[in-house]
Amino acid sequence: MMRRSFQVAARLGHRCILPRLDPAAAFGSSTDSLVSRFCPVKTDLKDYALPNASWCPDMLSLYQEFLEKTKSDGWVKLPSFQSNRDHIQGLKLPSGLVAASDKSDWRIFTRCIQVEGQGYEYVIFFHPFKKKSVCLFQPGPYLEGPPGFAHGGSLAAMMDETFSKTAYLAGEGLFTLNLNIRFKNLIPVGSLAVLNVQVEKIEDQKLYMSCIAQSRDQETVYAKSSGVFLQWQLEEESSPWSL
Ligand SMILES: CCCCCCCCCCCCCCCC(=O)SCCNC(=O)CCNC(=O)[C@H](O)C(C)(C)COP(=O)(O)OP(=O)(O)OC[C@H]1O[C@@H](n2cnc3c(N)ncnc32)[C@H](O)[C@@H]1OP(=O)(O)O
Repeated sequence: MMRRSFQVAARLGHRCILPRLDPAAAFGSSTDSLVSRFCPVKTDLKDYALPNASWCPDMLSLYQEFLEKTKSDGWVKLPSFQSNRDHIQGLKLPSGLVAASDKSDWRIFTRCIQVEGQGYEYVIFFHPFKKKSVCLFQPGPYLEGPPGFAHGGSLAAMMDETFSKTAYLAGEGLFTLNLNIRFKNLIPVGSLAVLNVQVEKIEDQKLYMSCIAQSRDQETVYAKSSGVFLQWQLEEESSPWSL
């Protein structure tokens, strides 16, 4: 894989030496250490994954249920900052994967609509030992596809984001390689969809995950998906590799 990674760097026009990924050591960060680093109990950053007036009763009550589970059942509520740059402060993408841009108002796609209740309202709970996540997702009216229902791409993005945070904490899965979705029922805008994500296996520096999006009572399955993420280490900002 390193050979092709180098090609990626070359394609991006950067002459650099990508850090060698030693499969044995490269991903030695345990899930617990990743959780303690990336899920700070205290932060000055705004956490967008907190209840607000737009949350429907189902979303609020299931949020409280999972908050209780963080006290005794090993679940962790993930913070959700405006940008992944905020999440990975002090770290950066592997050398060679740098996009020059003069933009500055960076946002994770699922945090790009910041008017409460209009876009993505969601919160992700992660279980380090079980390597699974639950995302409570309430699509707002700006995410409409069919009138009154969520756009399929908005659910795909929510699944990709839940896969991404799960993959990183479960095994430093960094980039989405594959995302396959089977849409089975429409999600009414403003209602709660519960996304259950499970890491199925970690093999050849890839994490294979599955997701089922359904109503809270599990009577309606909205969609099923699978995702493959490539393990790749973030680098310290002051990495000796960067030229
Ligand atoms: C609160 C907690 C916070 C925690 C902290 C968060 C951190 C948060 C970090 C920020 C990051 C976020 C990111 C979000 C998730 C995106 O949204 S990522 C964006 C969507 N994904 C992309 O655009 C990826 C595009 N792909 C690429 O750029 C290149 O494939 C890569 C990923 C750089 C790898 O390139 P490469 O080095 O040339 O690797 P390549 O040899 O092509 O493939 C590597 C391996 O994967 C395999 N592979 C390649 N494609 C596929 C495929 N489609 N299916 C299966 N296998 C494949 C290859 O076969 C190869 O495996 P082996 O043959 O070696 O066994």
